[in-house]
Amino acid sequence: MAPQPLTELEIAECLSGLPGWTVRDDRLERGYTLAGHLPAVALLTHVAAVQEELNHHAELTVTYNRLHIAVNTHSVGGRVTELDVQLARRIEEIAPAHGVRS
Ligand SMILES: C[C@H](O)[C@H](O)[C@H]1CNC2=NC(N)=NC(=O)C2=N1
Repeated sequence: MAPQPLTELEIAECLSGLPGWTVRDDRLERGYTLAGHLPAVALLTHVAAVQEELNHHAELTVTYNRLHIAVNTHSVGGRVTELDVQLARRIEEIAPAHGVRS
């Protein structure tokens, strides 16, 4: 079944379990600071692998030691859905092993 856009209330509930993540302009977002550029790229590569597994893809931007992630669901016209939340939760699981600083 096609994912449905989450309501404001559903988004607020999801965000309460995802510290550091926000929703801005219909995008679920978070930035991570790492120990340097290569650790930031390593986290990006790990996120990319998770995205392939889930078949759901965020915009990933590396700026020196920062990785910024922004995601929504293209197939529903760029709204936040459960698929975005699922991806964010998976990223939260893998990020600590990369030594994220914030
Ligand atoms: C054909 C393929 O399944 C789709 O294009 C997938 C790929 N990754 C995706 N990623 C995101 N963020 N939204 C989508 O709707 C989406 N759709």
